[in-house]
Amino acid sequence: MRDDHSLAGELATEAGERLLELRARLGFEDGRALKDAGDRASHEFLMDALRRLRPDDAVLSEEATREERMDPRRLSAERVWIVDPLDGTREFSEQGRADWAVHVALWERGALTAGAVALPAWPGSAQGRTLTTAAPPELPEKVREPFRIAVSRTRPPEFVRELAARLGGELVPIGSAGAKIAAVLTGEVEAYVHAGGQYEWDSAAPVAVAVAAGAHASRIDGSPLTYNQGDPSLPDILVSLPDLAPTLLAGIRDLHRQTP
Ligand SMILES: Nc1ncnc2c1ncn2[C@@H]1O[C@H](COP(=O)(O)O)[C@@H](OP(=O)(O)O)[C@H]1O
Ligand SMILES: [Mg+2]
Repeated sequence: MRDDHSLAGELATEAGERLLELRARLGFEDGRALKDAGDRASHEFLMDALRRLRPDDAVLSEEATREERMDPRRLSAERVWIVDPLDGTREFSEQGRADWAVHVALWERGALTAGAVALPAWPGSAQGRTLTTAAPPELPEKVREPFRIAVSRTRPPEFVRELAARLGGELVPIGSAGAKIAAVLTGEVEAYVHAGGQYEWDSAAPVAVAVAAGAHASRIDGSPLTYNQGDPSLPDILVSLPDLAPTLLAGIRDLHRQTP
């Protein structure tokens, strides 16, 4: 039987390949139809595969129905796959954009233990790139100056602009939580800060890989990110190179002290 790290990587990669094919087949004329088809096809592929390959495990997927997501069996399960079949759905529907991802994570008895983020349209490669806990990426050794903070393209939190201005950082808008955390792990930016709303599936897989790589990942007040909760809302997050985390956490604390 495949180990969980490899399985996460293989499933995310294959879901991503299928999404690339779908994008090529449907084209970009009807963005809504492309987004809906992508969400649905990727969800069904991942659910079928997990049902077949890990029949005893529970699954929490963004694209499941509300009843499925609220199924209390998930809360007493020892193993729960937390998946976002298509993160950065908006960017997936925009021609030429590579900032969208497939997230597959495994939560076991209180902690994330495996995960993979597929970036199927990764620039310069025909088959994309998948970051996994099986072989976590090597983090840049030094924090670049000025440091860069990835933010949502469409919903950048107001305080992050102020945080960057105070600390002398730059903002880099990128779509998809998975693509932003991947950008931290591969050295395109040094941090990702978000607040104002998000769910467990948006961050579980990229956080699993980030932690395996040695990056910092927490809520913006420094408290731990906790997964497989009854309410899957996980509205804010900070992921950064480890050496930058104390500066960012102190900066956020100072800002919030002044503007509670
Ligand atoms: N304020 C908010 N409320 C709910 N979800 C949010 C949010 N801001 C971002 N997200 C979710 O986080 C993911 C990354 O967002 P962004 O690209 O803006 O950074 C997206 O996931 P999906 O694309 O899977 O819906 C998006 O829906
Ligand atoms: Mg998402």
